[in-house]
Amino acid sequence: MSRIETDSLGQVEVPDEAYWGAQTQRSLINFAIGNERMPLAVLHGLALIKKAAARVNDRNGDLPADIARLIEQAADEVLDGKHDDQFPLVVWQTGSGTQSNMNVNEVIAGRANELAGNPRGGKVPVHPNDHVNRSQSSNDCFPTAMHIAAAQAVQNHLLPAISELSGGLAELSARHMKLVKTGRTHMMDATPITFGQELSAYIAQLDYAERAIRSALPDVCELAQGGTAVGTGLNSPHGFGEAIASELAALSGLPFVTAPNKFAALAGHEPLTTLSGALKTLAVTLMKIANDLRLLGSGPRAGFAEVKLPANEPGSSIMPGKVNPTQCEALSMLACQVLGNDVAIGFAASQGHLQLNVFKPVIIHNLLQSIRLLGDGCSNFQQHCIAGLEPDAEKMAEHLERGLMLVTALNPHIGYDKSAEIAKKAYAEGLTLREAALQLGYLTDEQFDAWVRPENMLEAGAKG
Ligand SMILES: O=C(O)C[C@H](O)C(=O)O
Repeated sequence: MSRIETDSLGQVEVPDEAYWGAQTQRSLINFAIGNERMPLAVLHGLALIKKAAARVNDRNGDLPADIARLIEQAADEVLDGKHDDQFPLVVWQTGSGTQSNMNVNEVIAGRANELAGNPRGGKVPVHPNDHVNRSQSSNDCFPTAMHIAAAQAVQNHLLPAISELSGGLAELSARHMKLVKTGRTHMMDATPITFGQELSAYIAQLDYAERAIRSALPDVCELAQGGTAVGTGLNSPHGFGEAIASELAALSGLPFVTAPNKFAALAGHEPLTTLSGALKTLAVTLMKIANDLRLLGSGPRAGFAEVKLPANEPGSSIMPGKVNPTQCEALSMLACQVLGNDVAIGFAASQGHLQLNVFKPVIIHNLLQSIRLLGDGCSNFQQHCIAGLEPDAEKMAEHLERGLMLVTALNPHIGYDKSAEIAKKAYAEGLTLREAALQLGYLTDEQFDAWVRPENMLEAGAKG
C-alpha cells in the first residue's frame, strides 16, 4: 500500500509504512548505486542537529513551542535508534548530502505529525523544510553532522581501542624486558636486542599515532552550522551558530564550538583531511606491527619461529595441522583499506568548487570506515593475538648464539678490520665466532668470554 507525498516537483508515491516523504523517495529511485548506505552515525548526527535547532529556534521565538517539542520528541526517537530502518539512502547521491538531510527532515516531520495525531508523513502541523530544517541548509547541516559523527567515533571507539592494544603490548614488553635475542637490520642479523625492547618500539609508535589523532580533534570539533547556504548565514538569526554549537556540546558531551569561518567550513574539509592523515599514521604503525609479528612467527620449523602466535583456528583446508598468522593478515588488510581511504578523502576534499565542496558523502563514508576498522582492528588484535602471544626463548637463544654480529662487541678491543675478518672466516668456514677468533690468534678464550656477552650489548655506554 502506498500514499501520495509532494515536494516542489510534484507528487510521489511513497510506501505506507515509510515515515519519509517525496524527496527521500526520489533519491531512492534516482540513485540506485551500490549498497553503501549513508552511515547511521551521520543520520544520528543530523537528528541531533534537528533537536538542537528546535531548542534554539524555540528560545529565539522562531518556532512555535508545540512544534519545537514535537520535533524534539521525534528526533529523540531517531537518536534512540527506533527509526533506523527509515534511512535507506546510499552514499552515492548529491555531493552536499541534501537528500540525506531531507530524509532526516522528512522522517522527523512524518513521525512528529503522527505524534500530533495526524496520519504518518505529510507536512502538517510539522513541515520538513519550514520547521525541522528551520535556520539551516544542508550545506551547513551535513558538514556539521560529519564532524559530530567523526568526533564521536574517535572519542568513543578508536581512542579506547588504541589504549587497549597499547596496554597489552606494554604488559608483554615489561614481561620480556630481559629476554635477549638477535636484532635485525635490512632483514639481516644485527647486534642483540631484548624482546621487551623490540615491543617497546610498537608502543611508542602507537603513541605517536594516538597523539596525531588527538591533536586533529579540536579542529574537528569546529562546526559549520550557522553558515546556511553559502557561509553568510542567510535565513538564520544572528548568533545561531554559537547557540547551536553550545547546545550540541551540551547534548553530546563533546567540546563543539562554532567554526570561525563558515565559508571555509562549507567549501573545504581540512579538519577531516588532517584527521584522515592521522588515521593513516595509525594504519602505517599497525602494518609494521602486523608484518613484524608474522615474520617473527613464521615457521614453525622452517621460519624465524621466535614467537608463537595463538592457534585460533585451523589455517588450511588441505594442509593438516597448519596454523596461519590470520590476525596479522586481517590487521594488515584493514591498514591497506585505511591507506586507500585516505587517498580517496584527499581527492574528495581537494574538490571544493567555489562556495561548496560537493564530495561530502564519500569523505565521511571513507573516514568513518577507517575509524571503525582501526578501532575494531586494535581491539581484536589485542584480544586474539597479543594476549595469547608467547616468545620462543630457546629459538631466540639459538639464533643469538649463531649470529655473527656479536662480533661488533670486539670493535673497541681489536678494531673493525680484525673483527670483520673473524666474522667472514666464521661464515665462510661454518665456524663459531669463538673458533674463528682463536684460529686467527686475535684474542684468547678468556678474552672472548669477557668481551662477547650479548647481555652487555643492550644499551648505550655498554661495551662487550
Ligand atoms: O540543500 C541545501 O540546503 C543546499 C543545496 O546543497 C545547494 O546548495 O544547492
